[in-house]
Amino acid sequence: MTRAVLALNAGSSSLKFALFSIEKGETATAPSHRIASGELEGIGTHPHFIAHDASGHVLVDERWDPAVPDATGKVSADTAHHGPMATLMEWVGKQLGDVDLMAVGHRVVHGGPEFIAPVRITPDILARLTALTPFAPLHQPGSLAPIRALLAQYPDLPQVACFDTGFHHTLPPVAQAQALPRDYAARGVRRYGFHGLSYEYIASALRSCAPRLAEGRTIVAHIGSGGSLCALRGGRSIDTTMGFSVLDGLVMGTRCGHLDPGVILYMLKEEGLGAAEIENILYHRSGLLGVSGMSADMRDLHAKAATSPEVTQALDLFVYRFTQQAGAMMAALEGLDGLVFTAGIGENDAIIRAAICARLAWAGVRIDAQANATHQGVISTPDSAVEVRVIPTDEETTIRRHVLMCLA
Ligand SMILES: Nc1ncnc2c1ncn2[C@@H]1O[C@H](COP(=O)(O)OP(=O)(O)O)[C@@H](O)[C@H]1O
Ligand SMILES: CC(=O)OP(=O)(O)O
Ligand SMILES: [Mg+2]
Repeated sequence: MTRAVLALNAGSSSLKFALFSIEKGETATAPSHRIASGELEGIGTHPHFIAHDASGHVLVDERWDPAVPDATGKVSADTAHHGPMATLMEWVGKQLGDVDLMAVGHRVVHGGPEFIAPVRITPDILARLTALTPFAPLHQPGSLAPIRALLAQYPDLPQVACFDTGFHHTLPPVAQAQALPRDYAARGVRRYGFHGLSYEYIASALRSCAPRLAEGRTIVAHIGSGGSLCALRGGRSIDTTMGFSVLDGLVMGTRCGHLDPGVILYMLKEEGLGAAEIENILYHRSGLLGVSGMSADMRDLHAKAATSPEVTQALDLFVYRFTQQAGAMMAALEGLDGLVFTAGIGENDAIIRAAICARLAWAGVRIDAQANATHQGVISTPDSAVEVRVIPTDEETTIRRHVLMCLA
C-alpha cells in the first residue's frame, strides 16, 4: 500500500488539494511525489472541480451553477464552501482505496501571535485555533471545518495545521506595529501578514531558479481572489501589505484593501450600520466586485471592460493600488532586484501584468510583450533593471513539507 499525505488548501474562492506519496523515512526536504491534485475553483461565482493524476491525466472535470448569494449579496464562507467541500472530500475518499493516509495537512489562515511553526491538531489546539476566528472571520471557519469533520470521524488520523501567518514571523517590529495605544499589541492587535505558505514556496523555488532574487530584494505578488505583496530580502519576509486582517493592502476580488478607518466610523455613526453589515460590505461586497458592480473574477471583468466604464475603473484601481503598494515595498527593501507574479491572476492574467509593469517603468521595469503574453517564466527584457518572473505557486507542497517536519 502507498503511504500518502493529503494537503488541503481552503482559499476564499477555491479549495485546492494534493495527495503526495511518502516513502518510509522520507524527510521534509526530499523531492515530493504527487499522486493526484486538483481544485474546486470559482466558489461563489462559477464552481468548477478539476483533478489530475501525476501525469496530468484528467480524473474529474465538473461544473455547477453559481452559489446563490443571500438578500444582502453575501455568499458566506460556510455556505460557499459546504457543498464543494463535501463533494471534494467524497471524491478524495473514493480515490483513497489503495492508499494508506498517514496524515492530512491543512492551510490555516490565522495562527495569531502564538502559532508560527506547523502544529499537530488535538482537541485543545483546535479550540485555540477556533478562538482566533474573530481575527479572520472569512477564512478561519473554512480552514477549520474539514479539521473538525476529520477529527470527529478519524480521531487517530494525524492532522497538521500549517499557518499562512507563520512565514511573516521575520517581520521587524516596526513592520508589525500599528500606531495604536500600546496595550492593543499585547492583545494581539498587530500586523501579521498572510499567504505565507505561498511565499515560503516561492522563496524556496527562487533559491533554485533565480538565486540572485532569492538573495536579493524581491517583491512577490500573490494575486488571486485575495491578494498581497511580500517584500523578500534574502528569502525572508521583511514587510507585506496585509496586516492585522486579510482586508488590508491590495484591492481584491471582494475585499476593499487599504481603507481610511474614518470610512468605517462614518458607516457606523452616520449610516447607523451594524458590525455585521460593515463586515459584509468590506469582505464580500467591495474590491473588484464592488467597484465594477459586476464580478469579482478577472476573467469576467476583461470580457466586459470594453463596454463598461465601471469595469474599466475597477481594473484601473486594481493596477494603481498595486503599484502604489509596490512602491511601499520597494521603500522597505531600499530598492528592487526582482518582481514575481503568482496565484490566479498573477499566473494567468497577461493584461494585468502588462498594465502593472507599465506603471512601474519608473523603477526600471521592462517586460517582453511576447514572453508576457505566453506566460513565460521570465517576462522581463534583458535590459530591465528588475527581473520579472511568473512562478506558479504551490501551497500544497509547503503543506507537505510542514506535515513531514511536524511528524518527524
Ligand atoms: N485565466 C485567468 N485569467 C485571469 N484571471 C484569472 C484566470 N484564472 C483565474 N483568475 C483569477 O484568479 C482568481 C482565483 O485565484 P486563486 O489564487 O485561485 O484564489 P484563491 O486561492 O484566493 O481562492 C479568480 O477569482 C480570477 O480573478
Ligand atoms: C489570506 C487570503 O486572503 O487568502 P485567499 O487569497 O485564499 O483568500
Ligand atoms: Mg489561494
